Amino acid sequence: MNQDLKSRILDVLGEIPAPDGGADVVSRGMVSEIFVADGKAFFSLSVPASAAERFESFRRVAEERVAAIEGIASAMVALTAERQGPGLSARPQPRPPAAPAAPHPHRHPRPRPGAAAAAAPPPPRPPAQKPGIPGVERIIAVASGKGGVGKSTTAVNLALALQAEGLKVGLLDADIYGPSVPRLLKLSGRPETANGRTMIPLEAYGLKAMSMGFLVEEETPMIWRGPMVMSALTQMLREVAWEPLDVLVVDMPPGTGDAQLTMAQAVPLAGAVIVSTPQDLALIDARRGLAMFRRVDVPVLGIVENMSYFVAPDTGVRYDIFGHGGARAEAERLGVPFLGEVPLEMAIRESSDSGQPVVAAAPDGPHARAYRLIGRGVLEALEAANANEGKAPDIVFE
Ligand SMILES: Nc1ncnc2c1ncn2[C@@H]1O[C@H](COP(=O)(O)OP(=O)(O)OP(=O)(O)O)[C@@H](O)[C@H]1O
Repeated sequence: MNQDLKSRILDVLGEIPAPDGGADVVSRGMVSEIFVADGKAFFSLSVPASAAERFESFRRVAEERVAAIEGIASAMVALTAERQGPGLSARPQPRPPAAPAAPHPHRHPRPRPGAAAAAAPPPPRPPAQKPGIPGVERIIAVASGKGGVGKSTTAVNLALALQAEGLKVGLLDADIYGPSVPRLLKLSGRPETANGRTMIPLEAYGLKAMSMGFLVEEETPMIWRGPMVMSALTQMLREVAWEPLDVLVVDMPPGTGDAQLTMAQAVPLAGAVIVSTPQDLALIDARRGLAMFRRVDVPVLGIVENMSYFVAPDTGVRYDIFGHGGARAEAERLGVPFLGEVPLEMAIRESSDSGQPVVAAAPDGPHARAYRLIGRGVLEALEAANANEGKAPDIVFE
């Protein structure tokens, strides 16, 4: 039965024209082993690194076409860049053009002010002292170099994991173009205002939450540009009754462009968590994210590997179909903590997409445990960053 489904999947994949004009992906041996469990299909495509962008739309089409096969309810396809020569960490990597050189990342996890490479354009400096938010102890960003890696899912579950440590936690959805927090926490409606100006955040699972999705209609085209994005973000940071919070988790917009850089500068961040999937392609983007935060002198608290491995629900056998371990190696190479790994798991997708994040829905399960470990790693990294700076007060555990 499964075998039959697999060959039908291969038939369908073989019919989709390859976007690089080459032969179909099946005959080129680009399709990984295919797993079908509970009507869900999982596999990865190993694509040439140079054609990665073009294969992204192919990936989406493949997911749609496979999900349309009778007997398949949904499909999850990941792209893997073809490895050439030695492993990822040993291979010289393309640098993002605007990133400052980090000559000894192991010895200098954070470039000190003024240590940016001479070759890089002058980094846009944050204002000398970014004003904090009264009553908010620490703000941390959850970011990713590219979209779709599970940044928002991680942000929500990390916020809940920190809450499980006894902290008062808020969640700010700064992804103004594609806010996910309303969906992830199943929240809707407009925030009330307290005194004609201060908005009262909505609340779910004990988290205070704010999102552009609460302020605009879903159909409103998100044509927010430059100053409008910034004023929306400033409003959501400063004109919201967040107080009192130990940690405000900010779900950043994906990517490492100017908009993200401006945001990273505008928010008084205590640190940033980078989410990546294990594939080489995603890691290249994650590295850009890391460089971005270093440019604005925000400590990188660590890297989370999402969709790290896959456990077949019928047999419980674990498969590293997406190249598990890439983010750990990358974190080591870059001299930042590796915060933990989260498997590719339908339960995580389904609970996220139904507004019941897995840390709240199944607090004693293995996935909640994974997020709680990540949460503890984040707190440790915050403490370490704090000790480095030697100024801000400690977070107190209850
Ligand atoms: N570990 C996981 N296992 C299975 N599905 C996951 C996992 N993490 C995230 N997903 C699913 O992947 C999809 C993308 O996740 P999410 O919205 O969190 O990503 P994102 O990086 O924030 O994306 P975007 O940049 O588009 O907002 C969602 O459907 C989510 O439920």
